[in-house]
Amino acid sequence: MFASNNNTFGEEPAVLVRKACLSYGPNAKILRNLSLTVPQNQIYGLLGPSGCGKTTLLNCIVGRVRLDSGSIFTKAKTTSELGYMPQDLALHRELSIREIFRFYGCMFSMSETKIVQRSRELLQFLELPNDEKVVSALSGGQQRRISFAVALFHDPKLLILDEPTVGLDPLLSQSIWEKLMEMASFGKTIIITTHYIEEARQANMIGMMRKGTILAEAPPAELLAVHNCNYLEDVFLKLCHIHDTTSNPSELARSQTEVEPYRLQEPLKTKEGFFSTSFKAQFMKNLCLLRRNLALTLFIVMLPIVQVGTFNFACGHDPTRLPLAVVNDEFLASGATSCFYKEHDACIFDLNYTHSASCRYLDKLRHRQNELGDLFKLVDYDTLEAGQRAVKRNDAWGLLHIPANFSMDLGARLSKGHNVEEVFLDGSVVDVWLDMSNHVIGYQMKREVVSNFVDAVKELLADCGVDTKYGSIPIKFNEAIYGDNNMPFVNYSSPAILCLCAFYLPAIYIGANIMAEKEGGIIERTLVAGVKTKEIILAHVTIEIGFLTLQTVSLMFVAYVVFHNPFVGDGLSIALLLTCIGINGMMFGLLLSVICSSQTDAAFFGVSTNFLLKFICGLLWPVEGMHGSLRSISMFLPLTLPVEAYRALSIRGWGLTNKVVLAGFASSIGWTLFFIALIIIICRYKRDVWVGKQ
Ligand SMILES: Nc1ncnc2c1ncn2[C@@H]1O[C@H](COP(=O)(O)OP(=O)(O)OP(=O)(O)O)[C@@H](O)[C@H]1O
Repeated sequence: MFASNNNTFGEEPAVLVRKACLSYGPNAKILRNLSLTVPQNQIYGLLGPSGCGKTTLLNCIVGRVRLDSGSIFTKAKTTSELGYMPQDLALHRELSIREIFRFYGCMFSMSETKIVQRSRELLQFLELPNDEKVVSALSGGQQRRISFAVALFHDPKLLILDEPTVGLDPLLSQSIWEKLMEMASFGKTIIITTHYIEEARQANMIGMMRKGTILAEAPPAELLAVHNCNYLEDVFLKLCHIHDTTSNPSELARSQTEVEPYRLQEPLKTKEGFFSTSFKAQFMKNLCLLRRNLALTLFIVMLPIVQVGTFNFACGHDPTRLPLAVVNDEFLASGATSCFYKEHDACIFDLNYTHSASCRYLDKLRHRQNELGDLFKLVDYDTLEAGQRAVKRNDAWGLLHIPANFSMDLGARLSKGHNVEEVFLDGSVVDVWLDMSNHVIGYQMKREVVSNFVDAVKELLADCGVDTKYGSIPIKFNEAIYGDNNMPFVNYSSPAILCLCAFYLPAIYIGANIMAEKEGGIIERTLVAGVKTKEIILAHVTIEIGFLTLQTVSLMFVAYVVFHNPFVGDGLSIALLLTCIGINGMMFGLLLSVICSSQTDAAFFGVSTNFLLKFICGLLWPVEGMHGSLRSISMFLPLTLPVEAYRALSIRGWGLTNKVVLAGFASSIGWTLFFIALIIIICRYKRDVWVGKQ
């Protein structure tokens, strides 16, 4: 079961800590001049109340936290000589026992046969169920035993167990202690923390810890004898009392032999080479998780399609079926029963021409359509007051009032030119009242009311045999150089949405995955097992590159094949730009996972930057419409120039050598390098980069 390690470390102690000091800020001294000695092949019980610094001390011993001063020495020289069971479960709950064992076995470069053999031994030794079972389907006690098994899996010489019995029933705790004693008899050295003081009687050596210092360190029997107590709890209380009353607490450590500080511990050696088995283990584990979380995987694949699809369905099209109130005094005054006209029936210049002009104009508005249907729903009112009331009640978005002699006066206006009398000028004016509370609807109304009027006048002139140019506003819009003269807003905003999706989807994927592992203590555990940070990151990035490719293809497919967004450029350049934006997003997600200590923090950060980028990167509104100072800031944000480059590539058809396009690529690559530099600096200098908040 366990390889016998008798005297593997020689006669020296297995772990020595001397004058260890550590604080998390000026008022948070956690370890105060702490010294301890762990003999070989023994169980060392580290006892102390909650918050006294036990976990912090263990983190220092396993090399995850650096001391401010003092020294630590362990006989374990490589990560494979050390087994660590953290206080929290720190396992992927979605994986099966077999997958977890394979993951850790592979990390420790164990062969397939060895992994199978070791799994079988540990399942039996720890009385664990069938290894097909998923961790989340196990009881709390079984989950703790899996965590214990993981610490033992590579048969290390030194085992560090942080509260393995917490929350377990007494029978289970006892069975774990029995296993520990059996292992010590095989030559393992075990450090175990607990705040159940009495259970530690079974340890060979006890260190009683309080407020970051060791009060006493000796075998349990000796502690009981020296302090003349029957229970270790009484010894601890006695020591606490002396600790509170004495001026020099270090004098308390009576049985602790003062020795000269050892040389500083060298970091534990990890496996050499970049693409080691740890990378493979991480990669395979990530694939396993994707398979296990099939719903989430499908969600990730479908998200770009759903987002761009819903955007194209929902946004940017001209609003339709807008109620428009009409008071047509010309029609009402004529006493006619319906407003009708016959094309080419008469000329508006004729004196007997009656209400045809207003009917023709209103008919144009009534039948004005876009791809979603009629733009307006005309509602007739008898009086101006009734029509205005309808607008005030929001029963209509606007009111058109056509005066009683409109056709005749318009005919006079058109035929007499600059000689026309004032009365005809006034009588041919259509009064309009709009509800401008909605910018988009209000401006659409304005535009349509005017353009349809011009079209109606042109028809009326044609009936009189007059050149329709006479009725046009003397401005001619030629075919647009880029885009389309009637391009809907959706075509302006679609590139922005594509870039936003390309940036945030990888950020969410990578950020959420790493944060989940960080918060669950899994990254800490794997780092202790010797995996390098870059291997963890690279394994996630490799999977995300696959998603990124899928995402780029699906974004472009939905936007251009399904919704026919304008596209005159070269697809490869656009795909390249989206990939650059995606990689930038990935690095942003990674940065969030490095600077945030909980998923909630990361979510807040991610959502708020999303809003910020939407507002000031020219995604919803052109940068040209921003306040001057904001405009210059906007240019330096991660999405402004790439979105402009995207528009230039897709709508203007410019190539990769164009300076707007180059600026977009340069901005994206520059931000990516900046994020990478920040990640490297933070990883190097921040103490608890991979410690998550629970
Ligand atoms: N990253 C950190 N930043 C600031 N303070 C911290 C950090 N980690 C731990 N501490 C503080 O250090 C003190 C010791 O924590 P530690 O987890 O080592 O105690 P412990 O003895 O293991 O407690 P328990 O038995 O409850 O696990 C606590 O007051 C804790 O709040």
